[in-house]
Order: sequence, then C-alpha cells, then structure tokens
Amino acid sequence: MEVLAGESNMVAKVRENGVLYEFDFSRVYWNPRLSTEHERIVSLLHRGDTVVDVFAGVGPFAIPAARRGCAVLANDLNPESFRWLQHNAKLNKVDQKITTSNLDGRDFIRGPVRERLPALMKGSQKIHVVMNLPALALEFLDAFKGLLDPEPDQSLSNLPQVHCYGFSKENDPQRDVVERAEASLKTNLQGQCSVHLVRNVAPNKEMMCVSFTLPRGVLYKTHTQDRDTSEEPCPKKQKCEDSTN
Ligand SMILES: C[S@@+](CC[C@H](N)C(=O)[O-])C[C@H]1O[C@@H](n2cnc3c(N)ncnc32)[C@H](O)[C@@H]1O
Repeated sequence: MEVLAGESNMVAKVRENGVLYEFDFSRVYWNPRLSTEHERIVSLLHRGDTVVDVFAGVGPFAIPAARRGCAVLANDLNPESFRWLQHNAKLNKVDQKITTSNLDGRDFIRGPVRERLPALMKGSQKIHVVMNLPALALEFLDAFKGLLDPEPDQSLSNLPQVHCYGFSKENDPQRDVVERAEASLKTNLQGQCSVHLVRNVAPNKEMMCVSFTLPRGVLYKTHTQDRDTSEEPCPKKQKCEDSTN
C-alpha cells in the first residue's frame, strides 16, 4: 500500500457494527466485507460465554464479544495487530474482559488455551473458538488433537464450539472444507457440523465457515495417542485410497 498524495499517515478510524477500531492500515489486516460475518458470530454469543479468538487481528470478533459480556482470549502473531488489538480493547473500555497473546496460533492453543480449557469446560457457559485465517486455519485444527488429559468426570464436560474458516476452489466447497477439517482432526464430522458460505472471494473461490462441537475423542488424549500413531492414515487419505480400489 502506498500514499500517493498528502500526509504519509495510514492510521485509520473505522466503525463496524457500531464499534470503533483504530489501526495502521499498512501494517494489519482489515476487510470491511467481513462485517456481516463478524456480526453473525457475535449474535451467537451470550453474556458469560468465553470466546477464544486464535487469529484475532485488531479485534473485530474479540471486541464486540467482550462488549456483549463474554470473557475473551484473543491472539495474533503479527506484533502490529497485537498492539492495535490491545489499543482497541482500551478504546472500547473492554480491556478487563480480554486477555491478549502474541503467539503462533498452534502455540496459543497448546499454551494459554490448554491451560484455561479444563476449568472452563467444568462450567455451563459456552466456549466458542473462532479461527479466521481462511488460507490456513483448517490445518491448525490438528492443534486440538490430544490437547487435554482425560478426566474422570469428562462426561460432564462442556465441549468447545469451533468456527473455522477456509477458502475453497472446489466444485463442492461445503464438502471440501468439511473433508479438510476431518483430515486435520482425524475424525468424522458428517452430520455433526454446519457449514456457512461467508462470501464469494473471486470467481470460483468461496470463503466458508465450518462450525462444530469439538469431539471428545479429539480433545482428550487416548492410550493410542500415547503410542506412536504416525502410521495411521487420516480419514481423507483413507477415503481417497478406498475410491481407487
Ligand atoms: C484473515 S485475518 C483475520 C483477522 C480478524 N479476525 C478478522 O476477522 O478480520 C488473519 C489474522 O491472523 C494473523 N495470523 C497469521 N498467521 C498467524 C499465525 N500463524 N498465528 C496467529 N495469527 C496469525 C494475521 O496477522 C491476521 O491478523
């Protein structure tokens, strides 16, 4: 991005769905075409829920969620996004509701999220995990595999609801993103997830959101995961191999 004339200042003030954000346009991600999607996810939240935003940017899910009375864990790897996320939390007077991290998404899930999840899952308020990095987020789902040690009372657990974004250029984008989520999680999601078309990004390229409850068998370590499972084929591979037989 280049300033053609005038002062070389890319700091913008933007209002989306009634919330004010400030950020340096040249250093962070911002897409006004996502306002409806931000609103859709925020409309699913209730006071007291927890939101885990793995790729938070400058806060368009995290800040409205906190304003709605949710506790938020928000992360972004880009130090500039992280700085503006913290700035926007203060600007909107919700910094007490948001805990920020500046980590790679996988480290965030395996660090701060893993630490907080067992206590949150003992409660009854919903836990929503938002993963908006559509080029890669489906691949990050593997970070949830065997994240927690099994607990004796795990049947009572309140399992997190994941909203994971992906681009697709396939003829059946819905099926494509579900299969890619299944391949990362090494589990079957058929009949256990919903898929939302977010927007058409380019001719033959869709942005999709797959939502599902994180399966218990994915989240908890099993005896087989303690052994070497590197030879196990993923469900997608298995399907491909089956179809060639
Ligand atoms: C598509 S933007 C989404 C930002 C915001 N959630 C939104 O909806 O507008 C993806 C964000 O992920 C961040 N990011 C990219 N790679 C990452 C990684 N490996 N770990 C954590 N954050 C990452 C980028 O800095 C960017 O802010």
